[in-house]
Amino acid sequence: MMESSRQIMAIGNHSALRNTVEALSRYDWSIFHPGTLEEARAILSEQDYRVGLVFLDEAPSSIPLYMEKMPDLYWISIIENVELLSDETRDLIYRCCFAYHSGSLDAQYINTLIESALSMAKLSDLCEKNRKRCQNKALCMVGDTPVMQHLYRTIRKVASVDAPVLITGKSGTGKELTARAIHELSSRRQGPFNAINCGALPAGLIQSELFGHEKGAFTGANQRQIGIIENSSNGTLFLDEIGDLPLEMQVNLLRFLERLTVFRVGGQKEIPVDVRVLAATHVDLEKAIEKGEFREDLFHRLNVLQVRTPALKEHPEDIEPLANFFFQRYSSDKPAMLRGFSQESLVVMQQYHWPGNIREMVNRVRRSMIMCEHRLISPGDLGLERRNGHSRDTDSLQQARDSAECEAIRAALARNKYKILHAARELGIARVTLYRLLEKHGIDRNGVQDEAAADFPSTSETIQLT
Ligand SMILES: Nc1ncnc2c1ncn2[C@@H]1O[C@H](COP(=O)(O)OP(=O)(O)OP(=O)(O)O)[C@@H](O)[C@H]1O
Repeated sequence: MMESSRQIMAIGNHSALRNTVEALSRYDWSIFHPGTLEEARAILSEQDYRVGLVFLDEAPSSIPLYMEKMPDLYWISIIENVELLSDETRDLIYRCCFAYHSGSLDAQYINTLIESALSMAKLSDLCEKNRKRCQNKALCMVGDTPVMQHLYRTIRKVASVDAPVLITGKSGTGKELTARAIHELSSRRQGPFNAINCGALPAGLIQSELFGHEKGAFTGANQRQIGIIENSSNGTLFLDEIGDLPLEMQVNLLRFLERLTVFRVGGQKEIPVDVRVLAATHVDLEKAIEKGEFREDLFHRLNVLQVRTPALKEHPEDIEPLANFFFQRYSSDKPAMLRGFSQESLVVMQQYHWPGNIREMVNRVRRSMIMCEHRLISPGDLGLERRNGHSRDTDSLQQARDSAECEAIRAALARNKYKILHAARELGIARVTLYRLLEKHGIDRNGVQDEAAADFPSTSETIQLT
């Protein structure tokens, strides 16, 4: 019996295509020849076709439509030499086809092309399957280097107990992902996982956000609100950027950690809550203690167990697998013709210092997949071309860094129509960090739009470029 994947869709009515189909009959293919696009799509939704054969003659307008509407097929076009003179046809082949054959009929060669298209399709299915498996796994982290293996072992160890954990690491290194993994591997996995960014909460709201409030506790408290600590009952609470928690709130948090009870604002009742607390910081809390900005007693309460997420430059061998992982993750948004990264961009990514770590990579890969107009992503698409150039050999390293930083910020602001949050996301940094950098580089803030001024950013927007 024939494997379902050895089915080929043939599009077009030209005699050359019919001859090709006939010549291929000595190979083990089942070739389906639909009459309309609707028929082709109906059969595709039911059966496993991965390779399409198309004859491009004077490019009847429906044929590009077939190819573009069925981007999951690996198209091989058969074409007369003369048709290759047409810009439109060349462009169509370049955008949509896995391969093409021109000239006289060569069934053996076309058979080889079909076999390799099928191998590529199988490879892509495998990667997709692997991606899904990874997404379903509790430890949805990419990286196989010794530093990452060490991180996974630590995560497993701390997940098996119920004590607080302090997760340290530079911005964008996967602290929140680590916290989620600890929760998913712990006995609390059936309970909620709630994350809150302590640095993003407006000062007047922190107490109520964390502990909740009773109706009438303050002006505007029209009804009772349960705080995030209570809402995390039987689960895990992740306090991101704990170093940014105001001192007075640190006292309340400490009291909660010691007694495992909360008082809602305006409430009299002490409410017991069973929550595991994980906290993260990208700043050195011991230095913050020395400066009187962080309570030492709270630090010791939180720092029972410690996990450190490594900076991306500590595990450069993971750069390529990570880039491919994000390419797969966002592949539903990509243009049909896009196949992956050029060799040069893989090299440039290896050399780049990734100040915003993995979050920066997510942003660069995602943006490049939208902007790329070719089959392979180039260093320019990743915004990494000029950063690695040597055009500034008269500058000191610091000057070169500063000027590249300033240039990248100006360009990101311009690309994002001066919307601060969008520009910050693209740069892989937090909004507050971007404001700091605007000041540092003397970039005019007039005209910058702060679309998040009214509300506060979610935890996934908390990145510092330090
Ligand atoms: N090992 C990894 N494998 C796959 N994706 C990762 C990995 N580490 C981080 N990421 C992804 O990188 C992005 C940033 O990760 P995360 O938010 O966990 O970092 P963070 O250290 O908490 O950042 P911040 O300090 O800004 O809060 C997320 O999209 C996350 O899914």
